[in-house]
Amino acid sequence: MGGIIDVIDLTVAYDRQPAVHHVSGSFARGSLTAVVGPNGAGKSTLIKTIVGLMNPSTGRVERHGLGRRAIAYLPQQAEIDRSFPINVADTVALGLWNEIGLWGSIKPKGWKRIADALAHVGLEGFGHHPIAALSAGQFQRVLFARLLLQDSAVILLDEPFAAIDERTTADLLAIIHHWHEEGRTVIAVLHDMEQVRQHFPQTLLMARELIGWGATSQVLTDEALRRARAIAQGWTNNHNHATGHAA
Ligand SMILES: Nc1ncnc2c1ncn2[C@@H]1O[C@H](COP(=O)(O)OP(=O)(O)OP(=O)(O)O)[C@@H](O)[C@H]1O
Repeated sequence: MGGIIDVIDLTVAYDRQPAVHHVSGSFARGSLTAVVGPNGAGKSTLIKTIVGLMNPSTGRVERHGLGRRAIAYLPQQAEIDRSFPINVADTVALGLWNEIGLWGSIKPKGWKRIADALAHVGLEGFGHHPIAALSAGQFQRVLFARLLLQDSAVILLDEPFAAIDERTTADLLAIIHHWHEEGRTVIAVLHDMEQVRQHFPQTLLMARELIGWGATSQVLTDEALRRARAIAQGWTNNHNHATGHAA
């Protein structure tokens, strides 16, 4: 199909219930794409399958030889355990893991890059703070600093602005635009349609099945959003019918 990542008739299921259903399409190299759809539409499942954290039931994801290092992934904050006693600098340092390996040590140059990345996200001097003491917005900045060090060709973000304040969102959107200008491929799961219209040229709209994938202005029509909601509701009703739960 000719993208940097191609999704080919992809179905991914939990306990035989498909969360992603026969989705096909391509992420063009250097594209900036929002993945949108109602709750339970399969967005996170699609992202995890692209990263390689979940396996397709049928179909496949073609990564064209991109190695682990080439794909960076930011999970939803809710999936990250912040009780671990680690400080900000060491968290960002994990972004160098691909370069230095498990047992390698970070050279002064590496620590300088970590400090620079923290300054870039507006957290200069925060290196020694424990991550448990940060606000949600500050922690998201730390995770973006880590992505900066990872230096990956493809960056996947799962709801990067959920429960994040406006100021932080604006700063992190600027970093996403910068990645786009550098020619990286960025894919983000988002819920705010205005934000998508303003900042994301491409949109993938799904309700387990694909509703639309292309230029945001063409995909995000009222009609398509209504269709996505109706189809998602249909899946829920079917599931409840099959399991005997009330809708
Ligand atoms: N670990 C799991 N085990 C069983 N079912 C799951 C699991 N994770 C997700 N699902 C189901 O798969 C479907 C798709 O979930 P997914 O998280 O991919 O959707 P989403 O579009 O990211 O939703 P949201 O916008 O609410 O985050 C949902 O019906 C969900 O309940």
